[in-house]
Amino acid sequence: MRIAVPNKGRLHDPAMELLEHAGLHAVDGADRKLYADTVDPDVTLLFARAADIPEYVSDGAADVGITGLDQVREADPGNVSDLLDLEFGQCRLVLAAPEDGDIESVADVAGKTVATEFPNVAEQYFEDRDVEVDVVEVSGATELTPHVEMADAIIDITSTGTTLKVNRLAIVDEVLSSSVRLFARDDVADDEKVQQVVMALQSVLSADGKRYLMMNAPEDRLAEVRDVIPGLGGPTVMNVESGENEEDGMVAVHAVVDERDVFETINELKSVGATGILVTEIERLVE
Ligand SMILES: Nc1ncnc2c1ncn2[C@@H]1O[C@H](COP(=O)(O)OP(=O)(O)OP(=O)(O)O)[C@@H](O)[C@H]1O
Ligand SMILES: O=P(O)(O)OC[C@H]1O[C@H](OP(=O)(O)OP(=O)(O)O)[C@H](O)[C@@H]1O
Ligand SMILES: [Mg+2]
Repeated sequence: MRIAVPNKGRLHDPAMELLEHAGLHAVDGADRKLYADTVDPDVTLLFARAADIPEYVSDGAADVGITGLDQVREADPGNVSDLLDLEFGQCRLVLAAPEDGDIESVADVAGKTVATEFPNVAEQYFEDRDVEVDVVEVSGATELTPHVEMADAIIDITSTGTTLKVNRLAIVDEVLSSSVRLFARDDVADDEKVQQVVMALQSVLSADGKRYLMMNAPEDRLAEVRDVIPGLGGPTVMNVESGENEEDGMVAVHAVVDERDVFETINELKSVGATGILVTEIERLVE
């Protein structure tokens, strides 16, 4: 199975990191190459531009792809579907116009020119709202076009809003809320290998923001320990077969907790007699 991954840009590193955490390390130096093998002999990576990935998956050059929803919508290949929100690359496609101009709503754009790197998404957006607009495709620096009288408004990506602000543009409307997705060609979406990859990536996302707690706790205070731990189906309690713990009436307790609860949980655990509390990161959590 082949996974298409952004070859550069802001999506490359987080995509590779996610694949690595899911156990799909690239094995032969991913730099400047078109393909890379992974530690799984059945899975190879294909590196391509973020914008080309939907097409590669649609055409069969790859089976699944990792890229922004904005790119999938723009390419709109018809034979691919979303499998998983990978929870990075969050951004919005917005309609924006000069701050000091007279465009304040979508209707105000009627009869005007809109520049964008996403002409298909833009056409669809205006068609849905019955607004007649001249959409012009540009290949970058979209935010400059209203200043050089190439366009009256733009549809472009924003996340922090800095680029819009620097160019004195104001958001008129949100066109699409995007994040990076794992998507597949429909004819392979149910294949076992594809499903295994989905599960592996899902397990990394599930582990995000979670910590694993291990401790010794007095057996006669287990009820209190359980009350303190908010975790995922409750803690795992293990009797220590031999050694000091048994003599002390202590048991080993393991639990998954939210990172943001760790501080408070540790304090409470200490107050109910837990000792030797160990907090570790979790790489994957398969539920
Ligand atoms: N400022 C941003 N914040 C969050 N995500 C973004 C931002 N800009 C782009 N993205 C997401 O990343 C995707 C790829 O953008 P990126 O800038 O990495 O590539 P690109 O500029 O299209 O690449 P190339 O250099 O190959 O033309 C976008 O389609 C979008 O989903
Ligand atoms: O709201 P902001 O945080 O300012 O981000 C928005 C900017 O980020 C992207 O550009 P990028 O940095 O990828 O440069 P590019 O034009 O070279 O793709 C996008 O095209 C916007 O210009
Ligand atoms: Mg960019």
